[in-house]
Amino acid sequence: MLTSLLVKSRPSLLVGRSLSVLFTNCNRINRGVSNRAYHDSDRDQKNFGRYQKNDSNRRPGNSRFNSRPRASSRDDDEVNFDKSTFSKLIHVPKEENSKEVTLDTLLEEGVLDKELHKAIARMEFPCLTPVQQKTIKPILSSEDQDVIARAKTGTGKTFAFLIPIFQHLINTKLDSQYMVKAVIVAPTRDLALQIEAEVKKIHDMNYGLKKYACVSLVGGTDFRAAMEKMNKLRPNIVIATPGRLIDVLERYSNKFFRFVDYKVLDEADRLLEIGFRDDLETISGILNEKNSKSTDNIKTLLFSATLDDKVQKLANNIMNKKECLFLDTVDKNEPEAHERIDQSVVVSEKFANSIFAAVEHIKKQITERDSNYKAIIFAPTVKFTSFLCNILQNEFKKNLPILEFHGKITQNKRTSLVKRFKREESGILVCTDVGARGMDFPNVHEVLQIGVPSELANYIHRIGRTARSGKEGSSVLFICKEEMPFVKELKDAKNITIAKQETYEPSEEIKTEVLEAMGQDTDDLSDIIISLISSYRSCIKEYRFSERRILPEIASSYGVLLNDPQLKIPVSRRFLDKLGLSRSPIGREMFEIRDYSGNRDRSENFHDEDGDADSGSSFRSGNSYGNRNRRRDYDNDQFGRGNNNRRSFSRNNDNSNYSNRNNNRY
Ligand SMILES: Nc1ncnc2c1ncn2[C@@H]1O[C@H](COP(=O)(O)OP(=O)(O)OP(=O)(O)O)[C@@H](O)[C@H]1O
Repeated sequence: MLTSLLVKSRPSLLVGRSLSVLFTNCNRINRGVSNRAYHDSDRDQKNFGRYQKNDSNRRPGNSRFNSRPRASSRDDDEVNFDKSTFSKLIHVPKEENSKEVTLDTLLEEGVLDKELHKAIARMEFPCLTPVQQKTIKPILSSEDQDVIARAKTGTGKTFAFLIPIFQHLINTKLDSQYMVKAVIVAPTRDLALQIEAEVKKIHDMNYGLKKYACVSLVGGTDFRAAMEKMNKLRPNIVIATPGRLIDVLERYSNKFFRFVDYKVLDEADRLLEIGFRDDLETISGILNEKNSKSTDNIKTLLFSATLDDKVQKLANNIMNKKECLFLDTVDKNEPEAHERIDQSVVVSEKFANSIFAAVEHIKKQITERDSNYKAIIFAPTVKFTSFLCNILQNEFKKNLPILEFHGKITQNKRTSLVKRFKREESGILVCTDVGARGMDFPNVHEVLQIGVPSELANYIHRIGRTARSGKEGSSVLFICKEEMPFVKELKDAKNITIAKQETYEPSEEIKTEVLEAMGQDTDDLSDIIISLISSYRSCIKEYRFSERRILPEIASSYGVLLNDPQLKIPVSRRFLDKLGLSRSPIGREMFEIRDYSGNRDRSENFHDEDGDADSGSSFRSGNSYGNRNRRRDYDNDQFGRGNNNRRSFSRNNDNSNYSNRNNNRY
């Protein structure tokens, strides 16, 4: 039988290939830990300084950009928090019996222009969603207030900020016609491009609104082409990912960005996390400095499904106004997860069994549903996503399309597969957390998850890819018993109870079937499992896992998937040393030491994939990587290099310097 042949030949096959992979992955594991607690980037502080120095338009002494102290440490708990900042927050809670706001009432009250009313009415939504009802008017009317808005996934937050932005453009159409007046920032390229498509929907509903042009500035696309578009269209709206936006701002802020009135952070809690927050502060600083009216002219709008009033302290450095309205459509004690999602969890003894459980589940869905089956399945790392996709393709591609989606796929391909999956009635999207937030794929029946997400809030965002726009949906989380603390953490920190729980034990038949479906991917198995170990190592604290139990459990997947539970991941002693595990019982439990002396050169001074030399010490100290390796856009930002090389970009190292934690996971 194929499986047993593979099993017998596997260790020897793996040894040669594994060495390079393992040395690479040694760095990954190291980084996995340290990047969770990293500090301000030296490089960014230099950029920040450079901007100040070169900026001829800088108005000394009047700027939040210059005057705000930058926190030296970026742990969430350690944010510099001036108590007075909270006093400016005005919480407007969810009201049960509030008067309905309709497009017509907004027109009658003079809030909306008739051309914009016409465009939105043509979309034929039955009514405005609660967040749209609650935000449109205050965003437009409150001169001296920033706005935070919280609403559950799939409830139309995008139009909740696009409608007032269009209205503002109409209101100010005679001023600075060819300048950017609204900047929308999103954490992933795909989300930025999706928001751009939503703007185009408004254009298409009323051609008269096309004069309010929009350009997206996202990594992985041709920089020069984007700037040509900026010159040609002279847009009023720019939608961007942080890294690319900073690049553009550093060179063209005077030309396009002196008249910005609004900036929007979609998925604001994500953009205000470590890894993005500095970028957002830099963006905000440049926009404020360049603003022709005043350095506090720009109104900031923060939108997300997962926000609390603490976000305001994180956003304090980028909010300009004296007051901040927190427009809430979720009750204080209500879980942020959408109530229409039927959630369940399937618990296995072994981590690897979750793969068998998911395959069995999909099989059942395909056979039991007489109509289409459209699902998204999330996985913890890029390599595991590819591995899983391969299994699912071998199992199900004759039934329905199986699409692979993560940050290592070229942007062109990503864009076309997003378009395709939006259109498909049936299919499975296999993805990392790059697809967790904001992506609007219509009519997804189910969200499946193998293992835990990259951050707790992403559980809510992942499952929120179903039950959107008034539809029903369900979600299944496949985990092993060592991952159960995650479920408790969801309850404790997010008030989410997964009511349906079942246990799972695979049959010999399904095991054999899946192991055969793995096909050639078994060659990469050690690499894949090490990527998982790295990913889990980085979230031990956040999810209250037991390191002693969770890591060996993940490592044991190697043996389970090779159908020999005794097999351990083969590594060199040097590799284990670098992990700081050569004397640890966990190390011995997870790995088998092999002699790789023939490849000594390679291990003497190895570099990881991203070109950073690894001292090998950070695994133990857990704090030495963040500074240099923070990345800008958490998906794979590449700055369209093929066409950009004529001049050296200040940030053209971004692609090689991003954090390995995110590199692995998105
Ligand atoms: N008033 C409305 N009525 C019904 N559907 C709407 C309405 N407004 C927007 N939609 C649709 O709802 C879907 C979800 O909208 P959107 O992507 O803006 O949700 P979201 O709240 O931003 O979700 P997420 O939190 O996942 O980002 C989209 O397909 C959008 O066209």
